[in-house]
Amino acid sequence: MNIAKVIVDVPASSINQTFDYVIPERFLEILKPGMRVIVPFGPRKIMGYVVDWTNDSDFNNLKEINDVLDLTPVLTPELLELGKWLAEYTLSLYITAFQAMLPQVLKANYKKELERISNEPLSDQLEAFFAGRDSVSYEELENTSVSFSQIQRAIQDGAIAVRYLVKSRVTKKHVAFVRPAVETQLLTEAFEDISDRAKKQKEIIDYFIDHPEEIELNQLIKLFKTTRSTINALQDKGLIVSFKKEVYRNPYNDDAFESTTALELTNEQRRAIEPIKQHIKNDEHDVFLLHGVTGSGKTEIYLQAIQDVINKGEEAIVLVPEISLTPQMVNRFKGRFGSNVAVLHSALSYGEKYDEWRRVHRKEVQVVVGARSAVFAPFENLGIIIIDEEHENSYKQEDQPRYHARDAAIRRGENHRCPVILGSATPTLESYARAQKGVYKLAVLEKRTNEKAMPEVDIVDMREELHAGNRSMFSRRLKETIDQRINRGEQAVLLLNRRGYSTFVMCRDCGHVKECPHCDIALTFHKLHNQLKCHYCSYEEPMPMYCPSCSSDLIRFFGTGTQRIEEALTQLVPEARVLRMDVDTTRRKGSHEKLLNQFANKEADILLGTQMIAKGLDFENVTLVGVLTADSMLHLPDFRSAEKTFQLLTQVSGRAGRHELPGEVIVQTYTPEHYSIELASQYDYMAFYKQEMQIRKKFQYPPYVFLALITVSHKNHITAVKSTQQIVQALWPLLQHDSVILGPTPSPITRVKDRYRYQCMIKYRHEPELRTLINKIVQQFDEDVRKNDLLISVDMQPYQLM
Ligand SMILES: Nc1ncnc2c1ncn2[C@@H]1O[C@H](COP(=O)(O)OP(=O)(O)OP(=O)(O)O)[C@@H](O)[C@H]1O
Ligand SMILES: [Zn+2]
Ligand SMILES: [Zn+2]
Repeated sequence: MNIAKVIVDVPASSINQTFDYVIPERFLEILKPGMRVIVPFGPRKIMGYVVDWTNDSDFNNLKEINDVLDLTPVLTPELLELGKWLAEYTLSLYITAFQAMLPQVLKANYKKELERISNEPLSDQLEAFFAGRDSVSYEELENTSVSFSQIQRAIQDGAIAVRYLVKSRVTKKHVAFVRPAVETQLLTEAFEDISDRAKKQKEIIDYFIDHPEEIELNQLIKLFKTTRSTINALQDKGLIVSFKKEVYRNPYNDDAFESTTALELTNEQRRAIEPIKQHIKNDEHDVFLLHGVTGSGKTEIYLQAIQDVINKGEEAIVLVPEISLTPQMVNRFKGRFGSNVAVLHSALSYGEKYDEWRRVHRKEVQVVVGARSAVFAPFENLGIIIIDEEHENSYKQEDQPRYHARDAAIRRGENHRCPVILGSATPTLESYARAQKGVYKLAVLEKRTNEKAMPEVDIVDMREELHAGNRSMFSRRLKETIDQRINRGEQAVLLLNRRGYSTFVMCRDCGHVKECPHCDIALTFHKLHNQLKCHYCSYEEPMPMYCPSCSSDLIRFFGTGTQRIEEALTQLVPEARVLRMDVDTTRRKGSHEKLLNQFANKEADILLGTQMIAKGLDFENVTLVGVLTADSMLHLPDFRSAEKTFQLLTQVSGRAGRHELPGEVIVQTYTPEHYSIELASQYDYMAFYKQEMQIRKKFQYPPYVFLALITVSHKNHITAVKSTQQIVQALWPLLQHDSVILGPTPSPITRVKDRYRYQCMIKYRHEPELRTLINKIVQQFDEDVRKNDLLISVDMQPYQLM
């Protein structure tokens, strides 16, 4: 057992396998699978993960492991297996999957240098680049005209080499402590010996006679209003010692949370939680879909189920969408479980995140609350996994590995034989369909816990506003209601629904939107050729001058930014104090919290924001929710646009009237008759589900079929089209007769950073070999990928169809 199988940190498909290394004598005792090591790879030293052991290797002349980075494995055996599955399931590299499961600081950082290794003259450009130096940092390449292929040629010619310097970014925070160096008896004697003039020294010794335990140096200095030199003097006398100790950065002050106890459950809640408690008790796996209207007490169910898990000595993972990981949410878990909770949040610093992760790794907590990647928390006795707001798109990672947290959670739930709870007021059609088929177990909460009705939703037809001569973004009804609420000292939340890109064209007079006759998807406006295109099937037509439905010439592009709305709003209601919350105002760490606190403290009358305000917020004084443009998401070129609109409108309506004051919702739209807007205003999930399922069936979209999306990009337009074409042609004959490939079509955002993007979409019911087939075909382009800067990305569960 002295050979380790290692996955090395080289993100290339040709390297996507284990490599054998000899374990030197000195590491034999300590090395275990799941640890990170430094190994020689070609001319350089890189990081890798030990995944297995073996006695013999098929290869000769194995190299030795240089160094071991961890003392305990950072990946448990279960996570190693999960990583392997994740890579194969998402068609990613093993190394990429492992890296995705760990905090950023554990990913070794390499400094890349270009080194000149021969005296032969280089090309003029390269000579200028090296400018007499032997080695140059890789980053300098960015600001020059030296091309990547030039560098590659020089490397092939043996003139230069790339050198990697491994730097570990692990940072631990150390704090100085002091404690007595001798026994209390001796301290007492020393106390007598110290001259009375050294008053502070005497005080400190006196303190240590009563408190022989360690104390933080800074605290001691503060306590006695003294200085470092007093401490040093005592240290010189051999009476006390100072030492450094590692401490965790706890971004949350655990004492600051008001502690709560379990509430008496309502009948509905009790019925919903009972089977979950049974599964916890019996170590049984199942997926539960908890469908509960906003304010129905889903979170209380999570808390009480977790309590059972804790009592059993097991652990819990709670996933919440990034943007709803607000202080309000954290409070509810910390309030119930105190310092037994770690929070993994992307707004924490790398160091803070690493510390929270280590509290999990060392089993110092039993509960993790976090965003998507918290699903990989290194617990070994999981008793429950909860995904709150399961319909949220942020559970899908949009770069490699392109996984959905739901799939990883269910896989772990099977491994640990524990229940997985998917909670939402507006479940995805996929999940709800599975619950109807009995694949998931359904639990329903139909009432709000306070028995209050859902707020009334008022739909305002913006076409009528236009016809009445009001060209602004605010209907008369909305303006009046805002005025009224502000006068009463109440608050309003305004949602500017602006997701993705406003690429569709709409008639402002009649609300008409051009759709593809074959796909039931809004056509995308391509400015370059002034064409409307369907990015699912390639159908196209010229951009019309007049509305085909009412002949108005007010047919145009749709969309406005939050900043412009803010200006308009301040003009319209000058006395209102407005807080704007969007990506621009929340980029800085803590700014999200700050804005919410200001609003909670009533320092503003109106909170204006993008969809990030729709989630989980709970303010007593909010009695009005306004949706400025319900349509902007409805016509995205995405078959889920109606579903997303329904979800968002339902969520945002749930923000009003959660407490004593009754709430009201005003939705502005150009298409009031659209079923997703109408049914959201009636809070009728079932009717929406039925209608949307019919459309999915008719046009063959999930959950009736599965999708895979292949996107190809290249600087050269023709190369991008041709490569996509080749992929389609290679794949077609290999698919089942009821599968289809749509495309090649330009991606809705056809050019990004000077690269042309084309895509094809596979719709299928049953293709057990699809991953293998796609892998094989993509591999045929390996050379173009490596040398010719072609990019091919495969998404086996596409959500962002842009
Ligand atoms: N059994 C109960 N008795 C009394 N109050 C309760 C009970 N369960 C929950 N609540 C309270 O009801 C309110 C709404 O509950 P909660 O936030 O858990 O609902 P939710 O379904 O998670 O809502 P949302 O989906 O809108 O986030 C909270 O203030 C909560 O403290
Ligand atoms: Zn029209
Ligand atoms: Zn089409």
